[in-house]
Amino acid sequence: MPSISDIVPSFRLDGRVAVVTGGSGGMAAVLNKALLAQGASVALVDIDQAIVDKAGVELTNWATYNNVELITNDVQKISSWECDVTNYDQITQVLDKISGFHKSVPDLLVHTAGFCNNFDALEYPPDKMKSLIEVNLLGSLYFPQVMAKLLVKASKPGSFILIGSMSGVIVNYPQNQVAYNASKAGVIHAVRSLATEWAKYNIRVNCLSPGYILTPLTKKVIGENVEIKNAWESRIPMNRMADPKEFVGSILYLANHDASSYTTGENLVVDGGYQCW
Ligand SMILES: NC(=O)c1ccc[n+]([C@@H]2O[C@H](COP(=O)([O-])OP(=O)(O)OC[C@H]3O[C@@H](n4cnc5c(N)ncnc54)[C@H](O)[C@@H]3O)[C@@H](O)[C@H]2O)c1
Ligand SMILES: OC[C@@H](O)C(O)[C@H](O)CO
Repeated sequence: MPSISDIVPSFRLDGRVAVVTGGSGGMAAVLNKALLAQGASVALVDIDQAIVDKAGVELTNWATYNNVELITNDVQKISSWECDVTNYDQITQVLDKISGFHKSVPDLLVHTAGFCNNFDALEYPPDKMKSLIEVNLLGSLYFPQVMAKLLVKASKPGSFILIGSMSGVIVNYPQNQVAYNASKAGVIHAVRSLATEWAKYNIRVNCLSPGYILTPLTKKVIGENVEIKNAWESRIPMNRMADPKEFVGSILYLANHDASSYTTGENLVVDGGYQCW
């Protein structure tokens, strides 16, 4: 007779080492806490050391307040690192350092690094298109590639979650952002390719595609213009933007090897119903 734990996954992440890129961003601020609380060690990676250190301190303070374990087997469970996800050498170096610091090859990637800019397609400055595609799309190829190489060498399974967007499957209104939308469509399809190539190494690769979340990224788009927020919400069946904590369940599902043992190459769209209209 199967036991309860044979059937119902616990969603715990004990012994896992998670790397969260964009580690000082708005989504990450909540996801970091959830991963740590579920037992994972968490390495925060972002483009600026001082800012990512600040995120690390905030995570440590939160964990202390909530009695979440900060050291396991004499190894610190939180670390913070500067790395530009468009720089292959930096990625290689930082993942080596993370493996050394946490005494284990990282096996869970939550890749949130990304940004948006808004221009009409006729006027879009080419250099701005290029830098956006480099961060959002090439970063989403470089980072998983280097991490997968380490896992394959260590014969260790992994789960990678790349953050796409509903903008990879719909076109937003009213703000124009062709490069962002194209980059996210690219991420969603790259995930399918990576999943097929790396299934034989027990590395599952999935995409989580959020709708509008209130974070620094969307605050920049809205600016002083509350009409943009109203226009967005009027097109969301649930009639509101998301809170970052509403993505924790999806992340834990895709991260946990029991819960999503047969899920790879998937694009999980969590958008309050935006796609339905
Ligand atoms: N906020 C939303 O409505 C929304 C919706 C769908 C998808 N997303 C996606 O979710 C992810 C996280 O977004 P967020 O809302 O938390 O945004 P955010 O701006 O709060 O965080 C993004 C983080 O990525 C980091 N980053 C940017 N370029 C980098 C680089 N070259 N190297 C390393 N780090 C870099 C930034 O410093 C920042 O900390 C992004 O990929 C975004 O496109 C956001
Ligand atoms: O589509 C939702 C997000 O990707 C993002 O908030 C938006 O596209 C930014 O304009």
